Amino acid sequence: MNIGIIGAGYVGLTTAAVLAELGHVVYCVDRDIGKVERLNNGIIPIYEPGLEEMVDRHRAGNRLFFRHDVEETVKQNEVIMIAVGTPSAEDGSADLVYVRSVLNDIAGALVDSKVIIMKSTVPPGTGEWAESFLLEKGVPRERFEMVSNPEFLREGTAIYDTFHPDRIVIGTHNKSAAEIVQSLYAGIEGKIIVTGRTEAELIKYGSNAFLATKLSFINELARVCDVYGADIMDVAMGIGKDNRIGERFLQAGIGYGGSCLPKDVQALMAAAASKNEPLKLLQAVTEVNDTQLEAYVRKLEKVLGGLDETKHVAIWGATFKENTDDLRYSRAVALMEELAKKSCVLTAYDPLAAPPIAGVAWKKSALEAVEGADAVIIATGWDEFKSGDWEQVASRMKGSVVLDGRNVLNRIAVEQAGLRYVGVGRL
Ligand SMILES: NC(=O)c1ccc[n+]([C@@H]2O[C@H](COP(=O)([O-])OP(=O)(O)OC[C@H]3O[C@@H](n4cnc5c(N)ncnc54)[C@H](O)[C@@H]3O)[C@@H](O)[C@H]2O)c1
Ligand SMILES: O=c1ccn([C@@H]2O[C@H](COP(=O)(O)OP(=O)(O)O[C@H]3O[C@H](CO)[C@@H](O)[C@H](O)[C@H]3O)[C@@H](O)[C@H]2O)c(=O)[nH]1
Repeated sequence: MNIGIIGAGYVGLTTAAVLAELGHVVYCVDRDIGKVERLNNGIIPIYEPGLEEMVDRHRAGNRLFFRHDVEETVKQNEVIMIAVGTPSAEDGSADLVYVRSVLNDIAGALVDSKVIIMKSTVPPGTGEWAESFLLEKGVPRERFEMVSNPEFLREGTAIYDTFHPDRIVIGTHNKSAAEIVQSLYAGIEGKIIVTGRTEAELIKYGSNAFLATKLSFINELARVCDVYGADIMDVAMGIGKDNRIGERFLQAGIGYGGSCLPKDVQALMAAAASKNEPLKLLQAVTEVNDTQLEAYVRKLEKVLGGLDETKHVAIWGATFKENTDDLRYSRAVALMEELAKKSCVLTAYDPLAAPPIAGVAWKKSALEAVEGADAVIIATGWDEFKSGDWEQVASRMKGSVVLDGRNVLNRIAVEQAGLRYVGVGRL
């Protein structure tokens, strides 16, 4: 099938590469001309393991094309997928400005019948609204079917996730449109769920909100472990063994970040509030996440006997999680900003990113960053940090505190090097 994907971001690029791998011909469009040019020169704007190789192969095999003309792409393809950003507006609701602009372009180019797939994460009711929008623009009803097909990939494992989805959600009551969308994924094993459009939109928001809830729950429980001298790793393992709860997403840390969970929780809250249904649980989930970092800055302060300009803290990690270069809503960056406010001397290292932050000196290696430091904080769970040479770290540091902000280190290895291990919900 010929597919046009609008938006060459994480979702657009990954979906384009995977659909090309499944044998389709994919035209991926972005309004950012510079980005399209770079893509056509083989430069992938994001770091995602395995993506570059797949994109290169399918460009060379004439299965994957990058361009910037949305209208042309709409005219030439049977299926159109919208994968543009849906960032937070000031009030936390999803800002649909990019979706609206794409729909506007689509409306001007619908000369024959198309299936339009919404891959972007959008609030409940957006499919209905998009349909009305096109009708108001004068597009005849029989020219399009608007289908919700939310994306559940995680950054850092995007290709794997797309080939091994827990489920593929198709939101439409139109049987032939559902079959067309299903046929795009032929070759991928995963449970197909065909449901209503608004239900599909809410499955996406509900999933992210539940994951965020699970994380704030375990993070708050970690604080209880701290005051009772218990180890959250053991507690989480014991809780997670209950199959009704599950072991995944119970890793306590300095809070969740990224371009999705924080934004989608806010957007769901705003969508519910707009219908006079305020969501108290998600309000609490957000509050726990917003204060998690401070809780562990306080813990560090206690262990170090204060945090001020006399204290040198090294931070390992800048990205919102490992295996990505994405810094959106990174808790590691927020941590650096918090410590900078306290005037600490700050050095930092991340394998992929070095964002400019006032007061932070970026170093070329993890070991260089800890030179002369009183404490080192693991803010992102990169493998490189897990397998750190702790003897070397100890010999370079002035002090001895290792705050494992992601609970990913081998505590015994750290302590055997004479360092003092401090974790999240662990003494
Ligand atoms: N990043 C993820 O891991 C992830 C996972 C699942 C779902 N989502 C959702 O998917 C959507 C896209 O997320 P993303 O991270 O890929 O976004 P992104 O910001 O990385 O990329 C969006 C792209 O769309 C382009 N764009 C915007 N307006 C356009 C227009 N009018 N015409 C053509 N191109 C346009 C932008 O230039 C940009 O390159 C969001 O709704 C997000 O919530 C993201
Ligand atoms: O046990 C855990 C798991 C994750 N995190 C943190 O939670 C955040 C989000 O992690 P993750 O969900 O793996 O990353 P994303 O790539 O943002 O993926 C989420 O957001 C995407 C966009 O909507 C969805 O498609 C995915 O299903 C959903 O997991 C990161 O800061 C992680 O460090 C933890 O602290 N503990």
